[in-house]
This record gives sequence, structure tokens and C-alpha cells, in this order.
Amino acid sequence: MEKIIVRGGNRLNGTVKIEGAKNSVLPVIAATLLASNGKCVIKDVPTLSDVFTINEVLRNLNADVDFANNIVTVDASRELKEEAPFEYVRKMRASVLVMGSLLGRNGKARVALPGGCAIGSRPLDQHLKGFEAMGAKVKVGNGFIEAEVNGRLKGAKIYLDFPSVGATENIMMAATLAEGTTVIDNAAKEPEIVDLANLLNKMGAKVRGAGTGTIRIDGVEALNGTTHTIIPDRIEAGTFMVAAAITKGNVLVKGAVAEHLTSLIAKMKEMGIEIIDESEGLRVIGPEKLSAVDIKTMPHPGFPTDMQSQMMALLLQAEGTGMITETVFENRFMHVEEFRRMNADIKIEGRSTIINGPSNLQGAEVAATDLRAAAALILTGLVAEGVTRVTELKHLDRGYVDFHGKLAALGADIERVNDAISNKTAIVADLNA
Ligand SMILES: CC(=O)N[C@H]1[C@@H](OP(=O)(O)OP(=O)(O)OC[C@H]2O[C@@H](n3ccc(=O)[nH]c3=O)[C@H](O)[C@@H]2O)O[C@H](CO)[C@@H](O)[C@@H]1O
Ligand SMILES: C=C(OP(=O)(O)O)C(=O)O
Repeated sequence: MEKIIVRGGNRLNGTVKIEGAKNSVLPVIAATLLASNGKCVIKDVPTLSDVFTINEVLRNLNADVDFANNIVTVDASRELKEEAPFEYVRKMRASVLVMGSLLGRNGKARVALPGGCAIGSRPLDQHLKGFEAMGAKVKVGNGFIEAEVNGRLKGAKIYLDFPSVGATENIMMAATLAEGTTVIDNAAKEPEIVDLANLLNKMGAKVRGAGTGTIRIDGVEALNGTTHTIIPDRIEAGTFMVAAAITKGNVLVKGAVAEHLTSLIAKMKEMGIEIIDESEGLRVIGPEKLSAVDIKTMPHPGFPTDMQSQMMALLLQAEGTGMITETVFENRFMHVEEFRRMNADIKIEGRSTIINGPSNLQGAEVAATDLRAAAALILTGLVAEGVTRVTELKHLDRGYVDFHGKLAALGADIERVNDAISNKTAIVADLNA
């Protein structure tokens, strides 16, 4: 079994470089399916398992996809197939993002239903409501969603009940090739939505208002290939900011964009952490004592749910009682039990957790329950007494490139081992002895 082994106690110092954003690159790669002429060249693509999965989804749809040196090149000019099977959607929910592109380009899409996941039930009703408003017939059955339109999609006015990131992206992509104008109200405002709109506009689309609550898309006849560089990953940046603060270190998080991290910076400053906006990124200096704060996750520009578990790790080290309320996902506290195994004092009350700090954290064997929980448990291991072993690293690899290597370069005592391999090596060594 693969494990990350951390021995707590080292302060982190130095510079870490942030990769391109996972949550940007996945919709961007899905959007390249819209180009019926020319290739799309996407730069600063992180080598994450989710990127390999979306590339496979595209290949399966008959696109040519090449991935080398952090550049993905997609040629989707051939006729596309219409189905994203369960084997991909099961690995990564964001596979459903090909639905908007396929519907816009082909008039038909068949995507396996993702089902729930460890952080919540995550329905797709807002995506489907948008496609239906644009004239698609949507059918759900036999584990698949099928959407089909006779001729072209028609522009429509769509109000989202919740500013869903995925629904905003899927509807935006479909609308680029629709007849007439689509208006999405109560749209998500995340920086990744703006990145996707910038790519679409370079491909020849007419998208305005991305980053605000109302996005207007004037449909065009066809889209072309282009070159695009992915924005830096604000969640990876935030995770390293917490790593610096929790270890009382001094780290330059190179490439971090302050405007993408306003709510996190505000909360970290409230906790007593020094954050300096330098030309290359954000420098984070951890204080000797952290103060407890209350946090409520919200759609952007509110506090990101994807930083919730990492901030819980930080609050475990703060003086006093802090509260975290999760409003985006209904079940994103699975990591609490794992933190408790490390001697954390946390209570769950409905959608809130009460964290009493500072905890006398102790190393333990813990299992990652989702991607951000994996990172949070490793962060906790950086300050726990003794050795922490974190398993279920498939979650970590979805969203972090060489996480342990980057922490080790900053001075952490951390390694990644594979028991299966070391057992095999031991057996071979025995045989040779
Ligand atoms: C690949 C990607 O970009 N993933 C991000 C994206 O996920 P994702 O796009 O799945 O998140 P959404 O914004 O859609 O979901 C937020 C909430 O809305 C609900 N909902 C969503 C769609 C829908 O049709 N009906 C519905 O009820 C979800 O169950 C959830 O409770 O945004 C989340 C919220 O910032 C982040 O945590 C994820 O990292
Ligand atoms: C929840 C996350 O991602 P996804 O939507 O891809 O599951 C995340 O990045 O923390």
C-alpha cells in the first residue's frame, strides 16, 4: 500500500512553485471539443491523474490528444462520438463537463451518471435544466444521462438555483454554438469560470460577464483551435500557505494570485499570519501563536470549500475555539474522524464543526477520505508529535503534483513509500542473500 510518512516538527522555509489549476484545466480540456477547425494547445497543465482521465475521455470521443511537458494538444476536428462511459465518470465527476461541448457541437451527448461521492450527493439538475431550456430533450435511465436536440440548441435565459461551478461551465460551453443569446443568471463567479470564458473567446466564442453573476453568450456558427495558458491553482497555493503558517515557517508561494485568494488571505491574517504580496507570489510567515477564527464556506468570492479541511488543520493549532460551517457540500466532514485519531478536539454540530485548540496532536495512521482531506492530514502530520502515515493517496494524486516532494524541498521530514514494492524488494534481497 502506498503511504506518505511524515515526522512532525520542522519549520518550512523557501519557495514553492504553483501548478496550473486543476479546476480550470478540466473544463478547458472539455471545451477543446468545441473546435471543429484547428488544434488547441493548452499550457501549464499539471500532471494530475484527473488530467490523464479527461484526456482519456476525449480520446474515447475520437479526439487526438497529446500530453507532454505540461502541454496538452487536442485535435477535435474529426467527427466526434457521443458517449462518456462510467469507467471514466466513476474516477472523476468532472468527466460530465464534456456534455455541454458535445451537445453544442454534435447535438447529442450520452454521459454516465456519476452518482454521489464522499463529500455529498452532488446532483446535476442545474446542468440539465440549462440544457432543457436550450431545447434539448434530456432522458435519465440505465445509469446514463442522454441529451439530444433536433438541429441546433437555442439561446435561452437560465437562472441557476445555486451558483454551481459545473452547471455554469457546462451551459456556457453548450451556449457558444447555440442559435441566439443565452443569459445565465446567478452564475458561478470563480476565477476558473473566467479562465474558461477567456479560452472560449480565443476560440471565437462571444462570452461576456464571466466573473459576475450574469453571463451572456451570443452563439456563433463554429469555433477554432487556439493557444491558452491555465491560471495558477489557487487551492494548491492556499494549501502551501497553510503549510507555511502551521509550521511557523516562511515560504514564498510562487505564482499565487492574491485576487483569487481574498477570503483565505483575510482569514489567515485574522489568525495572526503575515502575508506579503511580492512580485513573484505570496510570502507567508507563520506566527508563534495563531488565533482561532470562524469560517463559513460559500461560493466565490466567499471562502472556498476546497480549503475547508486544510483550515481545520490550521485551527487545530490555534488558541481558543473556532467554528467551521460548511454550506456548499452537505457531507464534507469525513476527515474529522481521521483528525480525531490524531488527538484533535473537534465536535460536529449539524453543518458546523467546533474546533478547540491548540490540540496536542499525535502522529497516527490515517486514511484520506477525499482530495483535500488528504492534503489536510499531511499538513497536520507536519506538526504532530511522532510519525503520521497517510494512506488512500489516489485522492491526493487527483489534485496535487508531487506534494510530498515539494514539502520535502521546503524542509519537511516526509517520504512516500510503497509497502508492496518494499516487500518485494525485501523478498528479492532475501533470495539473493
Ligand atoms: C472540477 C471542479 O471544478 N470542481 C469544483 C467544483 O465542483 P462542482 O462543479 O461539482 O461544484 P458545484 O458548484 O456544481 O456544486 C456546489 C453545490 O451545488 C450542488 N449542485 C450542483 C449542481 C447541480 O446541478 N445541482 C446541485 O444541487 C452540489 O451538490 C453542491 O452541493 O466546484 C466546487 C465548489 O466550489 C469545488 O468544490 C470543486 O472542486
Ligand atoms: C472537490 C474537489 O474536486 P472535484 O469536484 O473534482 O471532486 C476538489 O478539488 O476539492
